[in-house]
Amino acid sequence: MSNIASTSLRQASRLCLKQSASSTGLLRSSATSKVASISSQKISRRGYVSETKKDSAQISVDTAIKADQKAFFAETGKLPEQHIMPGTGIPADAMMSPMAGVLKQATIMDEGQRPIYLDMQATTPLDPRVLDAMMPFYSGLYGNPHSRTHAYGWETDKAIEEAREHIAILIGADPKEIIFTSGATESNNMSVKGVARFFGRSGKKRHIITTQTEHKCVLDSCRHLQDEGFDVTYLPVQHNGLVDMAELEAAMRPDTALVSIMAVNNEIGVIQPLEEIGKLCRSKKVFFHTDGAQAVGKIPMDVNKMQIDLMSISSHKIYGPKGIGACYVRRRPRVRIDPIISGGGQERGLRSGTLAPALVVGFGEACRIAQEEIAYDSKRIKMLSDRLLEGLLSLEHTTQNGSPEHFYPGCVNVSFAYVEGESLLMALKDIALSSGSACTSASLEPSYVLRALGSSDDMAHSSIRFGIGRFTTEGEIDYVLKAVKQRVTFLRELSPLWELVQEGIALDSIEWSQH
Ligand SMILES: Cc1ncc(COP(=O)(O)O)c(C=O)c1O
Ligand code: FES
Repeated sequence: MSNIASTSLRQASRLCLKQSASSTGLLRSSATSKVASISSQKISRRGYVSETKKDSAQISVDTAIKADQKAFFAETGKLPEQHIMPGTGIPADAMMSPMAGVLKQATIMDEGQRPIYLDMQATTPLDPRVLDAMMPFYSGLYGNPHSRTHAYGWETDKAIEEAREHIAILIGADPKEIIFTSGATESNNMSVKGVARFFGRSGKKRHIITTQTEHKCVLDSCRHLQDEGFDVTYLPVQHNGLVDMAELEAAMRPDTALVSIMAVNNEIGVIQPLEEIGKLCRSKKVFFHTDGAQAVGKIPMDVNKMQIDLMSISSHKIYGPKGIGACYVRRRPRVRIDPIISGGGQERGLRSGTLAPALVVGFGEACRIAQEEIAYDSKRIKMLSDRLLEGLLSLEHTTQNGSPEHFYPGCVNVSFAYVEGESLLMALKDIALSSGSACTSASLEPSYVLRALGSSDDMAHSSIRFGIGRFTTEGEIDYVLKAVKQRVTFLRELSPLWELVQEGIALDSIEWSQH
């Protein structure tokens, strides 16, 4: 794709998304593609021609038509082989052709009134450019990428290898070190269990170090390893959420096989000192795995500079499709892992199973865009984050959770003292938010991450996570600030504790009687 095309498309898609976020806080995504247009009569209640249509149609074609076919196409206006698309009666090359007209429609998927979306750590909306890149693989380009005997296989295989390259570039790796998985959960399982089982077999390396604030899938993988007889150290973190390097070093033992510490925390956004951890691990000849689900594409990540041996990546956290991710597995010095899924030996024998080309291509495109726009996105998100934080912290008895210096600005976690987080979430129904992991679980336990930071149960219960992303607008932040201020004030006025605080009574001086 040319720079000009990509720049105008970027501007157009931003514009398009911004326009679709209505004054009521409605966020809808728009997408352009030939197949979306074909099916638009069926799926859209309200047709809409987007400003991105021309550029993105062109880009779909660029992605779909392989380089070796391009010359033939340029000369003849046809793809080398003529195929009728099953069920459509349309020749495959006509579907791929910019002249065919079927690409030149765009649809806004009208899903009705929706809250403002500020839950970017849970997932992100699909970038319309990503959907555009994926669509040909849901229609004409349906070959099994592992088929070696015909063009159907070759063309999807080629697209997969291009995607692998985009992912590798984003993290400074070699494409051969990228193993596709179903997402970061699988990559975390694969890394933690895989290294432990491979190196634990000899009986010499049966210890793993992780932290108490990891994602549940890392913690649970460690629990399973404990059942298999491995020893696990769950390191505490400091009050600001960061690992204490001296404690990490002290926890290392001659039988330590792996250190698994996440890059950016999904609840509080703190960024761990990855370079320091990598250096320490390398000096002790211990493998370093990091869960990069919330980091890759959002902060600069370089596996060589940071001496990372394994890294989990998720596509849907960076405006790519759900159900796809990758595991970076270092080749030099080589990291060995026991595969969790065995079978046909795909992905260097580390993860068997037929790859989903559409998902892989979408993930690759999401990484390519992230790489291209990381500086721009970071600047915008930081600006919105500063505005949000300043407004929220101007409310009395409000504090930010986690290190205010070392955190990803797109993840703002704030405690509103004397307000129950659950009640605040209910009062903010017009904004899609989360309190981290706590209120999403059936247990209603306060967040284990905030507890690990030493927060009291009360503070953990009164915390809300605000997730800002590529398509968040200033108008949305202003709306959120106004709504939060209004409703926190309202809820506090209902609270007897707040009344005592207003009267100047120190709550910790009160002796509460039990009834
Ligand atoms: C830090 C972290 N690790 C892992 C995951 C799981 O990722 P996936 O949904 O790709 O399995 C998430 C997402 O919830 C996450 O935030
Ligand atoms: S804030 Fe989640 S249970 Fe109270």
